[in-house]
Amino acid sequence: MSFFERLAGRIEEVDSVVCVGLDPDPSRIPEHLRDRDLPRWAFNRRIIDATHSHAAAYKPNAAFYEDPDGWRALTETIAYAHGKDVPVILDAKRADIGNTARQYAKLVDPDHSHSADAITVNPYMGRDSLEPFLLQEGIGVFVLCRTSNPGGSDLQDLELASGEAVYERVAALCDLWNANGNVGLVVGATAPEEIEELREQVPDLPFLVPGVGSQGGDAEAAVEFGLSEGVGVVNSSRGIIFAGEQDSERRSGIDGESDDFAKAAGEAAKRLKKRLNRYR
Ligand SMILES: O=c1ccn([C@@H]2O[C@H](COP(=O)(O)O)[C@@H](O)[C@H]2O)c(=O)[nH]1
Repeated sequence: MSFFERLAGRIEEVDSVVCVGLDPDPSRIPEHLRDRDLPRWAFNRRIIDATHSHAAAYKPNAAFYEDPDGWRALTETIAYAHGKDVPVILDAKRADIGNTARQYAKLVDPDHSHSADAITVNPYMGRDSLEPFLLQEGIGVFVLCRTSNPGGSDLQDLELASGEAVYERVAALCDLWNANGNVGLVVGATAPEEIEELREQVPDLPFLVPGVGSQGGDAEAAVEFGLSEGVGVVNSSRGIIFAGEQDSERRSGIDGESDDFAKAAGEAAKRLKKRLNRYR
């Protein structure tokens, strides 16, 4: 089964397009978990327990795990998410010359429970740098197209001699690179006009849309244009996993010994699911 077929099944099962971002900033992990063997894993496990029934996917960002304990926390997290039947997108933004990209591509293996099912990649080095990912039929490959950060326009909006913007060229190439039906685009919710335009340009590619929640992106556009035949996901990371920080009555869950922070995350995931479902 392809990654996007699996994702479609999960979306239907939980009636949700919410992707929960697992970015466990160590400085924001509740005090009572900080002396655990692997605090990031202890944190993520509680977040997954509280959010999985609203999660179409989880998206750990590799930046929060790139140290020896971090990789252990990440692999435990991925296996646990799989135990709840939730696909995992590793936000790693990788790509390199073919010889190196072949090693990066081992980060994703749908047959291995500790390994992610999909990955984000960077198109800057061109087709050969993505080939080892594209050749794996069973995985999802989300290519950075129009990112959500303020500087996303610096290069991605530049107009080429052909009249296309760089991000439009990326989308056109991704359509060509999608021979195995495993390619999607990363398009930020902070660029709603571009999402709409891209949906028209590449109707068959599912989008991973970050930028709702903490970055203030457009949730309606994210859903209306992010999905292809109902498949695609809208990510929120800090807005869900640190939702308890906003709730003064729940501060005890963060500063004290309770797991109320996870309950707040579960409620935030449910709220986002309901909000996004209004536009599906
Ligand atoms: O264009 C992009 C690509 C990736 N991201 C990543 O998504 C999450 C967003 O986190 P929030 O806390 O919901 O803002 C994070 O891992 C980013 O690195 C993105 O935001 N924009």
